[in-house]
Amino acid sequence: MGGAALAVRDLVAGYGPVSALRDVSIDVPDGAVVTVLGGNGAGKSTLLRAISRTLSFHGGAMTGGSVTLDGRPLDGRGADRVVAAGVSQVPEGRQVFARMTVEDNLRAGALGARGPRTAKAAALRRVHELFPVLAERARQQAGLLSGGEQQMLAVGRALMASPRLLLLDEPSLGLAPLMAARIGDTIREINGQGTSVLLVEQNAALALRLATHAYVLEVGEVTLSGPAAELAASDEVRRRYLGVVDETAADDASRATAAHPVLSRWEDSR
Ligand SMILES: Nc1ncnc2c1ncn2[C@@H]1O[C@H](COP(=O)(O)OP(=O)(O)OP(=O)(O)O)[C@@H](O)[C@H]1O
Repeated sequence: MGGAALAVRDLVAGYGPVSALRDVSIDVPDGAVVTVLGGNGAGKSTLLRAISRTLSFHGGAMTGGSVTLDGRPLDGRGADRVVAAGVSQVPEGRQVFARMTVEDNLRAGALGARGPRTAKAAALRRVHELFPVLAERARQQAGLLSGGEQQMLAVGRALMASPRLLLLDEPSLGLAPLMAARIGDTIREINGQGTSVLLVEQNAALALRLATHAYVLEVGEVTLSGPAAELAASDEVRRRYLGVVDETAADDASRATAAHPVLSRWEDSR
């Protein structure tokens, strides 16, 4: 199973009067892992919803620009046809079907997929190889799984459609560091098997380790982009997204607190 190349050009999207994305252009080359970083409300989920054609489920719409997969337009199709074209999304907050069994959740993921029954059986084998726990817990209700296991199930469910492009919305959200790292390893493995990946993350440290190319989205616009290693070394990204303190700024701040006792009292009270 090969990957696919995604091109987003001058995308404009929003929710009624709320503008969420302005002229956003992003490329995911065939076989690559590309990440989009950004804080709360930057527009990351909106971008993925515009690609997967699920914006209307959230009361939103794409009002400009284009989205193509291997040069063919995805905009104008229904969400089910985007899945059939080879694009699967793992939504934010996992959203597994809590009352259904693990097995049935996985089956649901294969519903929109093209291809023969044997392809679905092969997809299930692949998911069980990646996440053995999903085979062990096949008959259990999905809502009883731990947060990390539910994230595995959400990724596994998306893989059941044998996507050529996987869209991941903050897969590390709410997970302990060790579990987040495991999910990261799996993303690398999935990509190693040929699937292109667009990863939206607030956890910049994890995302920049996995991706070759990265974009920073701020209030609906791309403000920085480049090779992931370059962004990881950029002062702005380090300060804003990697929690690395700028030493000069830290010095200035400590001098300011020493000179203004009110500031240090305020700091202490926080
Ligand atoms: N269903 C919705 N209806 C109205 N406005 C929305 C809706 N979903 C998102 N928005 C708004 O669109 C903008 C972008 O939100 P989006 O969820 O895409 O950001 P995000 O980067 O994914 O943030 P987060 O990490 O918090 O999910 C924000 O101003 C948000 O309030």
